[in-house]
Parts: sequence; C-alpha cells; structure tokens
Amino acid sequence: MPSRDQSASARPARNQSGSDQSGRDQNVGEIGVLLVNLGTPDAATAPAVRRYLAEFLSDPRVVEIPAIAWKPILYGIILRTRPAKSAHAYAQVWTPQGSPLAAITRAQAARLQERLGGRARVDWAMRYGNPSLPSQLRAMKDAGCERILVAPLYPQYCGATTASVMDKLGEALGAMRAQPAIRTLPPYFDDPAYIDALEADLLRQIEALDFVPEVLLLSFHGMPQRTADLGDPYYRHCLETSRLLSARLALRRPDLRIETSFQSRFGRAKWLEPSTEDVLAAEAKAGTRRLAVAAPGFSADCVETLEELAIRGREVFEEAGGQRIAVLACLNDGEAGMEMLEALVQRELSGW
Ligand SMILES: C=CC1=C(C)c2cc3[nH]c(cc4nc(cc5[nH]c(cc1n2)c(C)c5CCC(=O)O)C(CCC(=O)O)=C4C)c(C)c3C=C
Ligand SMILES: [Fe+2]
Ligand SMILES: [Fe+2]
Repeated sequence: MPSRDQSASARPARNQSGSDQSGRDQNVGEIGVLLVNLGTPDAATAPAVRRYLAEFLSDPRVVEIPAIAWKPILYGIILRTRPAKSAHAYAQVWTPQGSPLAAITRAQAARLQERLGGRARVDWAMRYGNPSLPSQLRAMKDAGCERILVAPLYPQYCGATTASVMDKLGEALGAMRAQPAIRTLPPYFDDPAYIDALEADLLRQIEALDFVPEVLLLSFHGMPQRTADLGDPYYRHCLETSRLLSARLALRRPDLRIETSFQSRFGRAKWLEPSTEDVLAAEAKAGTRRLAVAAPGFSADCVETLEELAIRGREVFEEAGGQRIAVLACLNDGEAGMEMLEALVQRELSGW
C-alpha cells in the first residue's frame, strides 16, 4: 500500500486543507475504504483456532441460541473438540502468507489501493480475529480519514455476516470521541457488476479445464433454516444470485446444467437445503461424471472452499462414482473481481 505521502500527491484538490470560494472550511480530510471479511485464526494450531472460534461462536448474530443455553455447549463441548479438527483443516490450506482468507483480503486491499490511487486510502479488517475492525477504524481515523466507507465483502446479506460487521462498527464508533463519517457498502447479490464478474471469471475458468463439466454446482455457505424463517434475506439473496448467474451462463453454455446448494453445516439444527455434500453424492450416483463447483458467495477462497469443497467435497464426489471434479477459484484479487470491487466502491464514493 502506498504511504500517505505517495497517495496524497494524487489526491484531488477538494481533499486538501483550505477554504473554498464561500470561505467554508474545506478541511474534509482523507477518504478511507475499509474492506471487511469474516476472520480467521492467526495460526493453524488448536489454541489459535480455539481463540478465533470462541470469539466467532459467542456472537449472538452467529449462533441464535440464548447465551444461558449456548455457553455451556460452546465451552463444555465445542471448544474442547472442534479446535483440533478445524486446525487440521486449516493446516491443509495454510499459505506462507498465512490464512488464505487473510492473505487474499490483504491482496484485494492492495489491488484496490492501486486502482483508486489518491482517491482514497484502502485498508482491510476482520470481523473476528486480526486485524480487528476497531483497530483498523482507529488507524484510519488517526491517519486523517474523516470519511470512511466500510465494505463488508459479503454479496448476500446475512445477519451472521453483514449485520455482525455493522454491530461491531457501532461498537467501535461508540468508543470514539471524534468519529469519522461512515458509509457502508450495501449487499450486491443482484448487482450487474457482480453478476458480470462471476460470469466472466467462471467461464474463463471452465474453458481452461481439461474436461467438459456436465454440471456446474453453485455452493453457498449455509445458515440455519430457522434464521431464514425469522426473516433473514440471505436464502432469498443466494437464490437470486443463482438465478441471475444461471440465466447469463445459459446463453453462453447451454450444455451446462446449473444446480445450487448450501455447505458448511454447523450443529444439529436443520440448515438450508440441499446440502452441497448430498448433492455431490447424489449427482455422482445419478451418473454425472464430470462436475465443476463454484462458491459465488465467498469473495475470497478460505478453509470452506479450499478444504471443505476442494478436499472433502472431491472425496465425496469421487467415492460416489464421479470421475472429474474441479473446484473453481473465488473472485479473489483477480481482474474480474477487482473490476467489480472498484465499480462498487467508486459508486459509494461518488457523493464524497
Ligand atoms: C459467506 C457467508 C457466511 C455465512 C452466511 C456464514 C454463517 C455461519 N458460519 C458458521 C460457522 C462457521 N463458519 C466458519 C468459517 C467461515 N464462514 C464463512 C462465511 C460465512 N459464514 C467464511 C468465509 C469462513 C472461513 C473462515 C476462514 O478462516 O477461512 C467456521 C470456522 C471453520 C470451522 O471450524 O469449520 C465456523 C465454525 C455459522 C454457525 C453460521 C451461521 C449462520
Ligand atoms: Fe461460516
Ligand atoms: Fe466448514
């Protein structure tokens, strides 16, 4: 990321200190863009995963069970057993730059900074773990940002993700005497810029495969069915993304059958269906031999795509009789995804 001096050199005049013709104080300060994703452990070890899961799974937006009933289960069972299992999953996908989710989000911020130049200062934060949202918000304010666009990188709104970022943002602002002005990026599940990016990126990846898939499975992160019944729009947003993307892809690849599923079930309650695992097994058993999977709800590859889909999902498909499976990359910091992110962010900054 460029230093403050470098970016300031390209900054438009309206952002410099001084007065306009009316004599009004024009010292509006810099504009900041804070990309936020879910969060990830600091290391692929059981203690680090335990710290991360304790924060994540204590969020009432994520687990909607009254604390009095949930805390004994969380501390008595889940945090005793899950960290070791999850650490094993993380270890299989860990990179020299750390957790894939953190490494990719950092790269997205750097690429976006290059694209925005002096228009805004770009940084990134995690809702759970590090770098934390309050610390990054504070750092941006200290660096002179008086207006900050907070951009949760979730295309589909979900209480557990989008609203949780907003809760944390409110908490962070609550601790500040001098607050910056805030805008937030709305969900973009049906935004043409997002559908365009997915269409281009998925077609590019499918055309580069050394086999022709019969089915493209769009796998979204799951959520308890009850949360949808209570009015969370997430399920509807996922289905709308699928519908719009399928309509586009059908024009270019009429040979490809597109299906939608939900992955990463957690706990014993009923989650959104059909489950990705069930669909992978059912497709193979029904005779599908070649299949591609994409995860359009994840803006960055993470343990859920790289381990759950690309390792365990592959095993499920192959053990049920499937022959070829490709797990396609998320938009990450690639050209199509960055073009989209720049367009979404520029739109929000346009009034600033
Ligand atoms: C993209 C949207 C996501 C929704 C909606 C979501 C809901 C949700 N998740 C859990 C439980 C877990 N999720 C975990 C990892 C994880 N989840 C998302 C995204 C959504 N979660 C991402 C991007 C990641 C990856 C993080 C990474 O470090 O790579 C995990 C941790 C991994 C594990 O132990 O399996 C849990 C647990 C619930 C309960 C939930 C409820 C609506
Ligand atoms: Fe999750
Ligand atoms: Fe998972």
